[in-house]
Amino acid sequence: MVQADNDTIFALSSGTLPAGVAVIRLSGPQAFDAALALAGELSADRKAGLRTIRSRNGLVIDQALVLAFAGPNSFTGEDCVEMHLHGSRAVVSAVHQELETIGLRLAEAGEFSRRAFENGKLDLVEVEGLADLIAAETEMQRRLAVEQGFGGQSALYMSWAERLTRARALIEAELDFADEDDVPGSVSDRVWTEVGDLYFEIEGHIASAKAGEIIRDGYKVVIAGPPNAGKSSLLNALAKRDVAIVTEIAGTTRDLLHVDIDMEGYLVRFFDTAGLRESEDRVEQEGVRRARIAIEQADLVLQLEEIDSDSKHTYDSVKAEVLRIGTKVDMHRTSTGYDLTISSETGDGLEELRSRILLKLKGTWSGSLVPNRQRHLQYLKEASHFIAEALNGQELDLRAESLRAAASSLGRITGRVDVEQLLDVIFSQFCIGK
Ligand SMILES: Nc1nc2c(ncn2[C@@H]2O[C@H](COP(=O)(O)OP(=O)(O)OP(=O)(O)O)[C@@H](O)[C@H]2O)c(=O)[nH]1
Ligand SMILES: [K+]
Ligand SMILES: [Mg+2]
Repeated sequence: MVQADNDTIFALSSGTLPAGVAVIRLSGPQAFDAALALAGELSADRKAGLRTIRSRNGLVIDQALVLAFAGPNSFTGEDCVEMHLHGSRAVVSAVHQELETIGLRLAEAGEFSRRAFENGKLDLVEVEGLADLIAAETEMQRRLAVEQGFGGQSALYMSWAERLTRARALIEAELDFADEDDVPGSVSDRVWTEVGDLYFEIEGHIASAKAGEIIRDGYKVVIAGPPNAGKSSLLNALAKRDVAIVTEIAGTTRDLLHVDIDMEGYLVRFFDTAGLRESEDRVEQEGVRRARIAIEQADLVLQLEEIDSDSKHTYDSVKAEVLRIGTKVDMHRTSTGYDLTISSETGDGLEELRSRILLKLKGTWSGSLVPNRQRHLQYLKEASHFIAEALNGQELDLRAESLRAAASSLGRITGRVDVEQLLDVIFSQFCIGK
């Protein structure tokens, strides 16, 4: 950061203007002085007071609720002030101008959270969780963000790092005091059993990463099939608006289109694709190429086909689950060979399709803690790798070193755990060597 960290910063912390209320937040050593200059006086710590906000020349800018939070008991850990003003552009811009004149500066993106992290108020996992909470659009995204943002996930990683460090301390004690009677050999066996248990816990956690991805980034449902199967019509029917162009001309869709739909709190992202066929048309070829990539990356493929059509299509290399759907059931008599038949024209079968998708979704996340970022996953895999190395190792000191590396990989997820510090705590509880 180019800016000095002890600057006092301010920012509009509430949403788009105009609005009923606009909240301007101040943080840093000059926060109270600046608020005093504008509001005349401050109420007691954390108590709201109605104040007239004035410019340097005494002109009234607005009336506001003003709250002061003395550090370290504030969001950033520094002295903070919130001014709840009327949410007009002119009011906010006048207050910004006053604050700049006093010597405060506009905060950079994420700077309040960064200060909270640097002052030990939030760890990295909590900062990310908070960002997800603010961005959450579906109920499940909100719940996942709460798990992550309010310390639950951090506590889990912290407890794992602690268990590893404790195991390492015991191993090292065995190394240091090999000749003494204080550390019996069976301690070592017990330690490795415990490390083995932890290994399976972490592996299980890693395996649940897909659930986190589905909640956070959405469940990817790709509508695929030959031209004119009715793919775009289905997308429009699900979205309840005309997102995609529909014509009777085969090869209408070329670009990959998507629509996000909130289904009972789950984000579902439906993709419409170009009809799969061999084509001389370069644009269509590109569309088909993109369709194939989308199919490969799908969580669920809806394989559409007009009932009784002779273009029976099979897809190679589909890793996702596939629902075979016969379309335009309004034009055909009932048929066999499909998981489901639908009509986007009459709406027949669409409710059934929705509930089939929901059924798959509801099993994905049990509400437990899951790694939901690539960053978490990377360090978790690293930790798991080092633990396996420790479990399979020969030399005791090398195995202890692998445990240290594993704990420090876990520590990097929260950015907080200092493994050596943990070791001090643990050793101080030992009576070996006294
Ligand atoms: N009767 C009837 N016609 C339908 C239905 N669904 C789609 N159609 C018609 O079928 C034709 C093709 O529909 P689209 O939705 O464009 O098909 P598509 O699979 O997206 O076609 P491409 O984008 O060309 O691959 C259009 O004329 C639609 O009106 C349906 O359920 N019933
Ligand atoms: K079409
Ligand atoms: Mg189409």
